[in-house]
Amino acid sequence: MSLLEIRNLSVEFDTASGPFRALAGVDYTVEAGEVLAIVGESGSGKSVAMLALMGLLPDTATVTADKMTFEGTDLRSLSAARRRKVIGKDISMIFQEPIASLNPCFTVGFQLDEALKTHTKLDRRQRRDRVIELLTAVGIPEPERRVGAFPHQMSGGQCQRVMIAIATACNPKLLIADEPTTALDVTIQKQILDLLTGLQRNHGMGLIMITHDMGVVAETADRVVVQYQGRQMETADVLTLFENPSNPYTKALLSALPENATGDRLPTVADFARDFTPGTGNGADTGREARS
Ligand SMILES: Nc1ncnc2c1ncn2[C@@H]1O[C@H](COP(=O)(O)OP(=O)(O)OP(=O)(O)O)[C@@H](O)[C@H]1O
Repeated sequence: MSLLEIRNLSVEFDTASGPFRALAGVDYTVEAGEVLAIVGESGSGKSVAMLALMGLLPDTATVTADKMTFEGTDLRSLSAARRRKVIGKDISMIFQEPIASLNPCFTVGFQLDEALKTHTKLDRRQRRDRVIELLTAVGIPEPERRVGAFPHQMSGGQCQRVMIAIATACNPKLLIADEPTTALDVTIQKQILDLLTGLQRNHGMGLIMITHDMGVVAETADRVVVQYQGRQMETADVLTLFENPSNPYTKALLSALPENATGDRLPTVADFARDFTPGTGNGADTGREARS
């Protein structure tokens, strides 16, 4: 039994200008301890898919799926609120903007303690010890002192470390990281990726890494889902994807990497659009395992 199985997930938003289909029939499978990268340009529906899973989309969204199970439990039959209760401890999510994700009015220690209070039966003293342990595990120096710090007194990288501590506080079975390094300095990005993959390995967690960065994919993923405009273009293990991409859009993404440039000018995905844009004779649906 897979940790997470989603089949034919679609999301449509009611908007002032009519219905807007943000996601059109995508599939995801995550095994325990596996890292799945979801890669695609802005607007490809990466975040919407994960918010749909977590029951965090607004009422204007209509979510449909043929299958949506976590450890065999059918999530479709649960209301969004009930789903958050059921999976709130086992699935955690971290976001792009660590400073915006933390509450500016409370110390980081308080916010970590709240997560432990909600999801564990630890008493006050045990929670205090666990908070220090978690801050140490994510590499916050002088955790006994920093526990009393407010988010604005920490750097972006430290705030993301605190977010990772909160997200992993209850030993989730699946962590969803939505572009966790995009808002950080390049020098800090690698440290945060190393921290995430280290925690993932040590705890045997499943990890879904949402990114638009093929470098992050190469560095972290076991398997990759490539999305474009709400559609799934290709699913492959990471080596196959880089060495033998089957879908024209994936090929375009890889050709646009600086290290693959051959001419004077860097190609962009738009240069290859006629190869994968629906209606131009070359299919977006040619991807291997378009329905796995
Ligand atoms: N609440 C909403 N109402 C209407 N449309 C929405 C809503 N939320 C997202 N969308 C649209 O759904 C599409 C997919 O958005 P999503 O945020 O999932 O993209 P993404 O691939 O995660 O991009 P990014 O990398 O920029 O976060 C976009 O066109 C977006 O404008």
